[in-house]
Amino acid sequence: MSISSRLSTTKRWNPDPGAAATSFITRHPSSSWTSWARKASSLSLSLADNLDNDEDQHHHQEETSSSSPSLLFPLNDHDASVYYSNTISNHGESNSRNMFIDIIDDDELQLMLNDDDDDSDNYPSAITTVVPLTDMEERILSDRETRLFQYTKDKANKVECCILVGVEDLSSLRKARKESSRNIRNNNNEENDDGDNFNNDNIIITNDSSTAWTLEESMGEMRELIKTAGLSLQGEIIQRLQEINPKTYIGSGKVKEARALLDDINGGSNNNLCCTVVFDAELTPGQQRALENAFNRKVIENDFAVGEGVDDDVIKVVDRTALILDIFAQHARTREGKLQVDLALHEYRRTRLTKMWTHLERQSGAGGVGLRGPGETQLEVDKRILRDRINLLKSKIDDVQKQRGLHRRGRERGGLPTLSLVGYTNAGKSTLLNRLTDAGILAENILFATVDPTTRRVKLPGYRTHPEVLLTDTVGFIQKLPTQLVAAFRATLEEVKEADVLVHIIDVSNPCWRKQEVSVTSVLNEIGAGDKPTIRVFNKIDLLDPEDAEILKYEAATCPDGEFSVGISSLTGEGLGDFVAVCEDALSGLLVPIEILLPYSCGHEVNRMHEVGSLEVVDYREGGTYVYGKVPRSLAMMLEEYSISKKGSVGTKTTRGKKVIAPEDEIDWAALGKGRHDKKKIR
Ligand SMILES: Nc1nc2c(ncn2[C@@H]2O[C@H](COP(=O)(O)OP(=O)(O)OP(=O)(O)O)[C@@H](O)[C@H]2O)c(=O)[nH]1
Ligand SMILES: [Mg+2]
Repeated sequence: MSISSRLSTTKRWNPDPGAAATSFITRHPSSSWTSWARKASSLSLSLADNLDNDEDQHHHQEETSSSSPSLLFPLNDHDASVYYSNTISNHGESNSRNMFIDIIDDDELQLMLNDDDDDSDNYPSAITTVVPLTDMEERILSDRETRLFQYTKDKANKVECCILVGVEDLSSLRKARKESSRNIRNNNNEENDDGDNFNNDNIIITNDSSTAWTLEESMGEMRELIKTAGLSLQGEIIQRLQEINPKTYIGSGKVKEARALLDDINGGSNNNLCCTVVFDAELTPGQQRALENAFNRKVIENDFAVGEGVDDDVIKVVDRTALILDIFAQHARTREGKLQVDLALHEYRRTRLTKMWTHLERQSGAGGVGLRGPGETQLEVDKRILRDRINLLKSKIDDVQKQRGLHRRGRERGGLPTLSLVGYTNAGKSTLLNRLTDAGILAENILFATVDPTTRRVKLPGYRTHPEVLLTDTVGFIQKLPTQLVAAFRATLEEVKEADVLVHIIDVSNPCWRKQEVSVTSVLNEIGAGDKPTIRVFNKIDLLDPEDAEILKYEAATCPDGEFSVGISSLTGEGLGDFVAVCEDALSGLLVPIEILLPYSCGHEVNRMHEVGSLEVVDYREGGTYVYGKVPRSLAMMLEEYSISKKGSVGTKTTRGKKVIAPEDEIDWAALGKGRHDKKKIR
């Protein structure tokens, strides 16, 4: 089948039939990206020629055809998509056709043609026009990409310099303090009502763990983020405001001060200009734009001051979300990780698109009677392309998620319980997994070193009930985690949701650890994993004053019944024995009920059940040994063939960490103990 015959011809209105559609190419962090992009672009151009020739054979001579180069979007290091738009004008009627190209690797480009009949669900619908872009506009777009990804290495090893701006919003701080003291009062009242005041430490904990971060704490974290992103911090500006300025976030005086600081820094250096202003805040697109206009001391109609000779010293504004997305983009290693980061990136861009195209926005209604009216503006086209891209990314992530689901079910069938390491970024999750296994995961003193989840089978010494478990290391959390990331990392966070027990690693050497703990707990609640059995692991106790370390270990050891906590050092190995014991306590809640009749030849299995389970009835009967009690899921699965309770009770899914037995499988344990159990269930 020829390409043109497979190519769909959509009957969309093209507002300007004579105009040749053009393209832009986005930049990508990978150095080989540009060559891929060129290749894809030239391929689509030559394809366009072929299509035109092909098309000529099918259409009348009067028909004019104008084909466009492609519109290219990077998907990740390996994939890209190319939108190709071809406009054919036939006696005033115009059609446009599109195709979609996946770059498989350096040499191979795979064409996916947008075919309405076949694959319309998988591939984006046709785009009709792409407004011709000038060189300058191409640079505007590339610059936007540059802002989201970190390209400093590409730019002749130049280090991107920045200043940091932080604001303390006094009114919300007051509100948070009020809220926190109200909670403390309520807690105290409750404790007094109970007459149980045994845990005075708790009062201190509540007091300390007010969720409001002070400006200095938040700025400290931003400094770490800036360092991790590869930026060089040259100066800082802070402002305490009664109310945030809705237009520029900071006051106009501070905008001038920031610009003066940049001038000062740049005056003394002629090498690396400092042109990035990082805000410790989530800025609205409007604020970002207004700030850029103000910093560049002119109205930048096109969102960016890009023009001849000035693009190098244009001042960019980067908010906290963009900075975190940038770090994620740099650290994602797996296909899944990259897809998820890309999705978050696109979602971030979507809200910023509105202002991006205002200069190009045009309504094409000059077609005479009947044809007048709004055509598709560039903004609309661009929004649609982005929406299509987001849908595509989501569907790719869904595929990965399905695969992940299959793996998980495979693991479930293996019967091993899963422990998921969760915690604030840089708490020591990967270090602990590396310590317990030889996972070889990057564990570094940087934020978000791990973006992709890793699961390892771990044999923990001294385990009685569950000698083997699965341990999963995953992405760390941070306060005010960008919502785009939570949504995009659904597949990864699913691992956390599906775990049997959460191991919450807390870096107690960080002065803000209690606030970090609150932040993690709130993300866990947000993703629906808040009520899972959780082990609090006070990590890095080797960095504490020995006395403080002892107090903390005591606090861990005396935690209320049903709660689990322990103090360790993943680096030195201190406390790992206690860690294993606490895991055992938490996992004993995962024993599954079993009711079996074992042949007398299986004496070894009975001993094993005594060893690792909790057995209520062991009765030597005519047909064999009748055992009734609870054992680890892996053992229950091994003995499933001897089960005399209804099939399927083993490995039943857990809810809130407890085994749930379907109503028809419910067993009256007390009755059975007295020999009055429903006889029908016992073969
Ligand atoms: N002194 C000390 N350092 C530790 C300990 N545990 C981890 N670290 C250090 O803390 C830093 C971060 O450790 P990681 O294991 O990468 O932390 P993580 O929680 O996996 O971090 P992300 O992947 O960024 O979420 C590394 O430099 C570790 O060497 C500990 O018990 N004591
Ligand atoms: Mg890690």
